[in-house]
Amino acid sequence: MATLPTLDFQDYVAGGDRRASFLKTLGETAREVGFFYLTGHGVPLEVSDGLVSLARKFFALPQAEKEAIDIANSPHFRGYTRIGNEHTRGRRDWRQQIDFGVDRPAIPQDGQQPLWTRLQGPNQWPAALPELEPAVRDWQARLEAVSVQLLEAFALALELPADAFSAIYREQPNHRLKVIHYPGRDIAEDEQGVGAHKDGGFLTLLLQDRQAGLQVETDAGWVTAAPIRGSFVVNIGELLELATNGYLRATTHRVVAPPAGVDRISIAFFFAARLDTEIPLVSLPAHLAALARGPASDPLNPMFRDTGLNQLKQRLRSHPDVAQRHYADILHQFGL
Ligand SMILES: O=C(O)CCC(=O)C(=O)O
Ligand SMILES: [Fe+2]
Repeated sequence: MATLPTLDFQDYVAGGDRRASFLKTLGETAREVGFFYLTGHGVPLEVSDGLVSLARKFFALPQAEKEAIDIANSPHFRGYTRIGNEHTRGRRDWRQQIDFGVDRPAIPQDGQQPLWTRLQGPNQWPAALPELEPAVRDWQARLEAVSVQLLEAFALALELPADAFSAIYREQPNHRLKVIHYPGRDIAEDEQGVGAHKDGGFLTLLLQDRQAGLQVETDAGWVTAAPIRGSFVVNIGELLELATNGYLRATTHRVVAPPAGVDRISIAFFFAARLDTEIPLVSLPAHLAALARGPASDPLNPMFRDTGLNQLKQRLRSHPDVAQRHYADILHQFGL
């Protein structure tokens, strides 16, 4: 396979035969590859171009302005991570990024609350780029809506009711957004933009600027998911894989650093589960259940059924500085 399949969401919206054929391809693609391009998602090009251009402005700010919203300030893992300060499987990733989440008040802690409650809290917004906050909020709302519709489509593709997964997002959907900059290889010490990994949530919707770098592991080897203007790259996370007993596939992917003198922006929206639930197991119809491969979570990073604890563990592993500063009391519980 030289490239990933493309699905046009307008086929789903149209209903009838077009919807039926969309759902058939969606089911097959998600089972075989776990990755595809989505067009026709309804997010206008001006909106995505606007966000990419704000991202470029942010990363071009003086380092001190960026570090004013350092992620280490935030027990909720929100804010700026400088180049080389995030880790995948213990190795440095050569990228800088800002992490945003759902903006909710922090939950006061007296040691009685479940651990995941420490993840809830406000975002950090850069004072030097006030336009970023409304643009990010708008993006979060749009991508949340697309994600919910896509999950309904996944449920239908699995011959389940459209709301089969809704317990994990209804009323309080949860997501993370990473605005990412990969410097060229003249700055990066390594070709690891981000190391090989699977995403932990339900679905990831990725916007790329014009520079390639994302690679997807398939049966035929690593395939480059070059940017296609107007599309998102969608992939399945480990939660959806587990929820479907491995029928849907969470596929390993990585990013190679751009060549010297070139950089790359990507904006990854991770649609996750509510923090206060457990990973559900849906009952597939027998003919689909027969094709499910069983749970396939990463043996180096096993999942908890409790979705909040799972997300906390992933964040602690990725951000050792936040972990040391705000979670030193509980790191031993995660083997860290
Ligand atoms: O930047 C990209 O293209 C993908 C990033 C990614 O896979 C991730 O952050 O999980
Ligand atoms: Fe990823």
